[in-house]
Amino acid sequence: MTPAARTQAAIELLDAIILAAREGGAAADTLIARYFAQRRYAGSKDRRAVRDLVYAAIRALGEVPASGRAALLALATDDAALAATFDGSSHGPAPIAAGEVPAAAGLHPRWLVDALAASGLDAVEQAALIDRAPLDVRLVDPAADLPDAAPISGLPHARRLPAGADVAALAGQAEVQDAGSQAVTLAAAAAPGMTVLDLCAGAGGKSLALAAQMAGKGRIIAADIDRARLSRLAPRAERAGVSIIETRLLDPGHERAALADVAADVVFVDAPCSGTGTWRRNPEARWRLTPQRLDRFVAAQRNVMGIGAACVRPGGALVYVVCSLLDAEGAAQVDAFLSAFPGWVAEPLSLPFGRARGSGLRLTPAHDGTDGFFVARLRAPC
Ligand SMILES: C[S@@+](CC[C@H](N)C(=O)[O-])C[C@H]1O[C@@H](n2cnc3c(N)ncnc32)[C@H](O)[C@@H]1O
Repeated sequence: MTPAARTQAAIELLDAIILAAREGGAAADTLIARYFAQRRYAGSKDRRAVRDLVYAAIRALGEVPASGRAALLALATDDAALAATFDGSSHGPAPIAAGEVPAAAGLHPRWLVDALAASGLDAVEQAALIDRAPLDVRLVDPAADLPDAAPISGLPHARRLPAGADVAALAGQAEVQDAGSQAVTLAAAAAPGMTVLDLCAGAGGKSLALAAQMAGKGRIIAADIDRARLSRLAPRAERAGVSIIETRLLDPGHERAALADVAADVVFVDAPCSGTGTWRRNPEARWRLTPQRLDRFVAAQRNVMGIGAACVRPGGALVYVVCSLLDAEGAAQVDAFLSAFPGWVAEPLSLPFGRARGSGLRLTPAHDGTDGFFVARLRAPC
């Protein structure tokens, strides 16, 4: 591909990503993979160059741009070589017209800049939310020797790999999992012999980490309403040699009945959330979020906390986790729970990462070098 054709490809991809952000379509990574699946002529260098352009534009623009062209024009404002690719060649974009308006540069959508600031995140913290994320894995065997892997303090199973490392080659040995994600599971203090309910188990990343804490002894009930995600858990568990996890598919609205037999020592609630703490991995997600979507997440979190609380044995614990840094989904959500559930108390947490926020802890990319998380541990009355 010529440099101009790469620019045109980035424009087309950004148009698709903008549309998906507005209409709740597929994630940018998926759209990029689909685009190149239909353009086999593009070599690996072309793909990397186009992808880099697309993500540079997404990171540079806070508000959803009017078009892919306006997004690339914004990058071209400070990049003469990129501006020169608007050359009108057969596979390239039309020349830049006099008075053509580029998209405005910015960190995040204005309402989110304000909401994050109100949640105690200054400009440095907010900028780090869209840095490039490191590649972390959780080892099945913490004594395993992975070449070029750096240990992560406080997390014996965690390693940080060089960018671009071939993780597929590590199947059965290691699972891709951010260090923050590994750290928050420690809040469960799961121990051998316990019964643990992983209520929002998804594909089971946290269930596997909990099983490692339990040294493969006890019982983990991994439940979720999403059949496709939950179905990925069993093969992962088998690859990792874990046999204490049973899955339970829940029917939305009827979760309590399906879990009526559960009186767990710990209920782990990795709740659905806006994902503001994982924007490093999918920065276009900040274009998707709206105040209405945030409200829906807050309501869903309240719902799963109530379902989870009913499954905790007297004196047991509920661990609440979100990969978001907005107080509405974290500290304020826990305050609301403690007001609504008399007798429950928040317990102090000591994790390898994080700082106190409300009744819990918060991990941030700027402070901890991890994805952003809020975690709280709540003790049920006896
Ligand atoms: C943040 S994800 C969980 C990720 C997962 N724990 C992991 O480590 O990969 C949130 C999950 O909550 C699930 N969920 C949403 N509402 C639920 C409900 N009412 N009951 C159970 N799971 C629910 C979603 O399907 C989604 O898989």
